[in-house]
Amino acid sequence: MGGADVQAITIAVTTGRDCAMSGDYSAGCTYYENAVELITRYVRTLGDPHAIRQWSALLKEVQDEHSSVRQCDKEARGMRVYDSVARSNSYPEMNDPRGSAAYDDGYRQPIVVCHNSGQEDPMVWRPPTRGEGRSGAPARGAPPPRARSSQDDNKLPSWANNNNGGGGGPPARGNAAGPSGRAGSAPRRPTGNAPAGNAAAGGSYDRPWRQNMQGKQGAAGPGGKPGDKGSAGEKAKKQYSGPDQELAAMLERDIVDQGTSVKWDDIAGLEEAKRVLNEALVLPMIMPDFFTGIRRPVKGVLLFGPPGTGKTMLAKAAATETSCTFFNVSSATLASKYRGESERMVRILFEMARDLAPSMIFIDEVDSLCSQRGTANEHEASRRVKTELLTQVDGVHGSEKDKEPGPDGEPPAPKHVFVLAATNFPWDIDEALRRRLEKRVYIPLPGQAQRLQLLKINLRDVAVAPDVNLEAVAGQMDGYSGDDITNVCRDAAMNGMRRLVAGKTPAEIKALREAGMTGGQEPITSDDFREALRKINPSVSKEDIKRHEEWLSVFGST
Ligand SMILES: Nc1ncnc2c1ncn2[C@@H]1O[C@H](COP(=O)(O)OP(=O)(O)OP(=O)(O)O)[C@@H](O)[C@H]1O
Repeated sequence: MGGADVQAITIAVTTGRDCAMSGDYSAGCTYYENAVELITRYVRTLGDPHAIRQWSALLKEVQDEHSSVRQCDKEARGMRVYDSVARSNSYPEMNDPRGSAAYDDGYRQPIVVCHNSGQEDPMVWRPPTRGEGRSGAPARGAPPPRARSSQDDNKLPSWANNNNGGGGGPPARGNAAGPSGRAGSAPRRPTGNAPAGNAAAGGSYDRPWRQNMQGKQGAAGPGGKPGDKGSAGEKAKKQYSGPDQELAAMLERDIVDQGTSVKWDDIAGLEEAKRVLNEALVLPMIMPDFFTGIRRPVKGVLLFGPPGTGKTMLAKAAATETSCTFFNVSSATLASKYRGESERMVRILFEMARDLAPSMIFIDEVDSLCSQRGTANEHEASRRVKTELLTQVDGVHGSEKDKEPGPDGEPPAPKHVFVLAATNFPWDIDEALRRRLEKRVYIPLPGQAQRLQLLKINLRDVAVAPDVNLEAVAGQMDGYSGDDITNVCRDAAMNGMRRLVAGKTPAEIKALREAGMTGGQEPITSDDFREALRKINPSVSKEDIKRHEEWLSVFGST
């Protein structure tokens, strides 16, 4: 899953913390559980002992937080039951879901509903107590949130604490750094002018929504300062002004990726996929008048293929190249089990995308959100989300009333919203969605030429010994995915340092460092590659490839 893993972890951890901070412990627990599972899975894929140690420490921290939040949840539940029973006896009007603003949880459902009745649907959790928490107020009847205090903040990894988007994130797979690694790989939090709390409080928020991802407009995105001269600027600032401001603020925080800087050139090979995306997304934005009628742009594209082959990178590069608003949606974010919440999120997501067009909605692991309908174990809530998604994809090109006037009197241009989905399991996707994703592009394992290109991309910042024959190394990596190749390069690049510190005590290593000796300067040798290849095997099975190729021959469409 590569970068997608880290991104999903970041989303799960930050959302878990946000929920806990807003007193919504039950939802917080769910996200924490998800985070623990994702980190555990991710650690298993790591080869570098240092990274494993760092991620394991993070795992422990998240587990500890989870256990605190679970405790709060337990206590809050007990208090709510007491509270609701007391209210039903003393203040019957409070149980009128239409009557009491004080009791309004945003869903017009009295909290007592299923909790005490023993009829709670195990598949559908109670709705969150929205509106109570973003301003920092604890949930009604709940003990004060314990999950994160400013003191705790100091103990958390910098990427997790950074609410302002400018700082680092957990590393993309393939980076040598650990959890506190290089900035730029995590979903960015915008450095907009208003914190999420403003939106929650009912005000609209004002953010540099549509900014040039490459900073051509001096983007006031991650790292930039709002208000900088030449920044996104008044003209480029867009704000979503539709309903559900709070949910929109949450989506914006978790989903809108304003910091991607991947370019086509960073991606080895995949020329066909680049062509399709160019035709489906880039050209219609440059020459909208041509893409009308029978030549209307496609509604969506599906990228499918084994894991770690560059699907997420393609999405990011397409967003960079078009400077569109990039909604980077993980199914985990949308797959809320609150009754009605997922549907609403999908609806608001598309509404925001139309409002902030041109936009691209990238749905990673779309199979988990939109698997085949009508199966025996399909849940009603999940079916409704799929239906909503299909309806929204149908309407991405909007109607006449959605057309916005162009700048300086240009004729109105359609609000361009493009859906890009990715999956490692295309055969699981609902067929109605498959039909709507008109182009279905196979992202295969790299061939010899691409592997060589990938090696060169990965090694462009490190020295390689002159005796290393990269073509031969690429030849030895038949069956490796792009992600595997990145891992091999990273491991080979670590070997110089490993040799340097082998058998030395921490004090001796410190002394070496102080003497200015680092293993990182040594060029990577053939032996380093041999060693790395011995340790790292391909992650994709032949059966998986075969299955993808079969699906391609039946449903592929470029
Ligand atoms: N074609 C490529 N060019 C450059 N780097 C690549 C390519 N394919 C994979 N990589 C490397 O693999 C990593 C993972 O890629 P990416 O997340 O895009 O894969 P994915 O197909 O989306 O995986 P998943 O299906 O598991 O989400 C990237 O960060 C990059 O280092």
